[in-house]
Amino acid sequence: MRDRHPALIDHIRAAHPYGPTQLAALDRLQDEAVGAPMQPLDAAPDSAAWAAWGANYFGKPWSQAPFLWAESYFYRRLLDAVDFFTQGPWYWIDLFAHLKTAELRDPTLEPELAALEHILDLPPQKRTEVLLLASLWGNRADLGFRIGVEAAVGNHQDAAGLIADDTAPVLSLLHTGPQPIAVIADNAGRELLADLILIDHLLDQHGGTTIELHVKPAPYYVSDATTADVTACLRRLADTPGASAAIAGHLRAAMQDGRLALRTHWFYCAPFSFHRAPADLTQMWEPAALVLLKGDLNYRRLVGDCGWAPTAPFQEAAGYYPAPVVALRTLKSEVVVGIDAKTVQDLEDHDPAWRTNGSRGTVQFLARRM
Ligand SMILES: O=P(O)(O)OC[C@@]1(O)O[C@H](CO)[C@@H](O)[C@@H]1O
Repeated sequence: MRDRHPALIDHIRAAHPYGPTQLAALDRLQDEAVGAPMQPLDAAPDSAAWAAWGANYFGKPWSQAPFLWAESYFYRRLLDAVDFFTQGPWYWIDLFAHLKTAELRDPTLEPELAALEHILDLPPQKRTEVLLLASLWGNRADLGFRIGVEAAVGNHQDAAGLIADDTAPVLSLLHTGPQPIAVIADNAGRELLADLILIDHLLDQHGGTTIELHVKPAPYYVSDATTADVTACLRRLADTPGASAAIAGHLRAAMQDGRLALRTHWFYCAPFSFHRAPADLTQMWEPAALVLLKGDLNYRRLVGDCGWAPTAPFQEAAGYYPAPVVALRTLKSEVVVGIDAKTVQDLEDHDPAWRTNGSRGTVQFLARRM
């Protein structure tokens, strides 16, 4: 937070032609980010909620609030500073849109999308595995994580990088037949493209499958996916002729006939773990035969952003979750569970930053509670 948040404010200032009001608000937030006491939200529809959530933290340094709480509040304050929710010229202008767009315009994407033809040649079960892992490693493409830090992302996109691997039970569940699935998205851009390609395959594999894709209700953690980002990704897929464009067409058709539906909920931008999810959100998760939970932040929310021993069982940390769940995550923050003791020791010996450098991944699965 000390390094990343000031760097992000500088970046946002430079990227947009804001006027004196927004610049002054960004300056105030910058002062807070480097040590001034945390201030409450200005008048906004959700300021009463934040006033209650933050009663113990306002007036104190940001470092005294829990990390998840403080990060979430920082992104809410950024939206406030740039008048995102204020009627006027900056209303609902995504301050991170240029970063997400740049990722979709990256010329290296074109050959990757063109190579999709080869994936379609794989037998269906192998294709599920390849696309599931592509969706996992897509989580490395995280813009918030890169801003302000040098992520030592090594070349671990292989079996050695996967330090907990429940792929087998997930694949057998996915191959049982048509079922309702939920995907709780993380980042836009490359990661969301990989998620959409997986979604297309799952819909195609068993007619009758339905998928709900959950996105953030507003810009968050720089690159988190919103509805606008799903639209942008569908356009990007459609721009590359062949398999990629065909996938875009299938997904649009699935949205039109209701097999694929977008969902969102205010709680996805709230500063809490999923233990506190409100009933109308848990009711969206419960019918799913499998929830694919993407990314580092959703993982922190699933297990609780706290000091678990890395060897603590995944079941102990996530057993409360109301549906079968697979967490597909690359490690960018300290919280992790379900890693065997020998692997932890090896990682500590050979790569002490393994929990935060984004180079390791986990596929962790929990079946439905009995
Ligand atoms: O949820 P994502 O996009 O995978 O990662 C988000 C995230 O890793 O960015 C920061 C980097 O440490 C963390 O605070 C946060 O968990």
